[in-house]
Amino acid sequence: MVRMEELGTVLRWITAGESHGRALVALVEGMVAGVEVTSAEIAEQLARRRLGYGRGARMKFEADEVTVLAGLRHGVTLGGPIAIEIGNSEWPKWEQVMAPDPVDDADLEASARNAPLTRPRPGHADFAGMLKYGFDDARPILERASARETAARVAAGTVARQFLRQVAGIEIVSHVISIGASEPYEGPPPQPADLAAIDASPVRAFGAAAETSMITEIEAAKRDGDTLGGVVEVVASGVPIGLGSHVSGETRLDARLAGALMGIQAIKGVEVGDGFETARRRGSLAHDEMVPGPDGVERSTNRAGGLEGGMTNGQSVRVRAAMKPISTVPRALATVDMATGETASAIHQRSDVCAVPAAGVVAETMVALVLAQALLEKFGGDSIAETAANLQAYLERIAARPPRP
Ligand SMILES: Cc1cc2nc3c(=O)[nH]c(=O)nc-3n(C[C@H](O)[C@H](O)[C@H](O)COP(=O)(O)O)c2cc1C
Ligand SMILES: C=C(O[C@@H]1CC(C(=O)O)=C[C@@H](OP(=O)(O)O)[C@H]1O)C(=O)O
Repeated sequence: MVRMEELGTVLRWITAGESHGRALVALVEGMVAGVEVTSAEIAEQLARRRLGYGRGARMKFEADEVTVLAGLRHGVTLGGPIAIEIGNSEWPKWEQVMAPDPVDDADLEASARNAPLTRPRPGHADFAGMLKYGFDDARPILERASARETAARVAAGTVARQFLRQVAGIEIVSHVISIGASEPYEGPPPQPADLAAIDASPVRAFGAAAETSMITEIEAAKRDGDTLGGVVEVVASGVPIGLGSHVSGETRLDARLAGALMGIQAIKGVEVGDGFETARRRGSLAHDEMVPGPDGVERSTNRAGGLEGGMTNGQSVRVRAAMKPISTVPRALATVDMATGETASAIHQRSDVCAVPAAGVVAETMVALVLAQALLEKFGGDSIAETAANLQAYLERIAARPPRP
């Protein structure tokens, strides 16, 4: 059991970096030794995050350049902090505008990129950030608010994914349920083996009907100079019973997953299992009844999304996240120019029409990090072999219950 003050401290991660800075950096502290992970695997996950019909031009001309700075040796974690750098191939164009050290005013004035951004976008961090942090220009705010930061999270999450797979056989997949007003996907959740097919879909849909409807929505929004949000679902299979705890609000794993998902830029709603739909049902049709089976308790439904009492219950963990439409709307929204106080059109140079498929990959990442944190809190260890042995002993203990009739 982890004490309240230790919650979230056993495995920690942090990112640094600006959207057009030299590099993003991810730091992961508390990962056990002996987890196999390579730069190529990190790059593979980063490439998945760049996919998706509806993303802007930037996804094509900009490249993520992965360098593991610390914490790995010969493809294996050492037990110390892991530092991963994601260099930005566009840095030479931004070297003056985003220079950490003072630069010549003349150099800056010559750069169109440095023109102050004074027309905050409704829905973005610009307005509140400028006032709160004391800037007349939105640049210092949007550079950090930008979801480019999620590349660093995905890098950190790759370590967590590899750990979960190697220690417990946990696999995490996501798919897009709907984009804008598209016909939502209805059907069984994907299995780990479906991930390749989902990634091959331009909208990361699981099923052709859902895909067609989503693409139609994106094309219409693009034509109208508009943007879209949508809903993604993450499914983690192979999760042992008992991660998280009912003992307090902070230890409940559903709360921690929701917090992590809401921490993704533009995520405005989270559902656990059937979520809001469950609220419309009667109790007799809302829960997952239990029957005795050869391997213990069995259930024929997973409406709860694998979480009861803030603990994993042995079913797949299933969560959904709702993303709002991109706020840099090409058909620019009304705003106030912070330099003059006059009515203006919000900043718009370019932007994604829809980034829901990418948000799904980021949501997988956040689920991986939270599950890895909860698993390490419960089973501890300095090496993956030790964590695996602790997990195995626990699984053997609980396997005897209930007694088989
Ligand atoms: C993968 C991804 C890509 C995004 N791309 C854009 C974009 O191109 N333009 C934009 O205005 N917002 C984009 N966003 C959303 C903004 O980062 C987000 O709306 C902003 O930081 C304000 O935070 P909030 O929406 O959580 O309030 C993206 C978000 C994600 C997760
Ligand atoms: C660069 C990424 O996403 C960016 C996230 C983002 C935002 O406001 O969140 C705005 C866009 O950047 P820009 O306004 O410079 O075109 C996206 O391209 C990325 O995901 O790697």
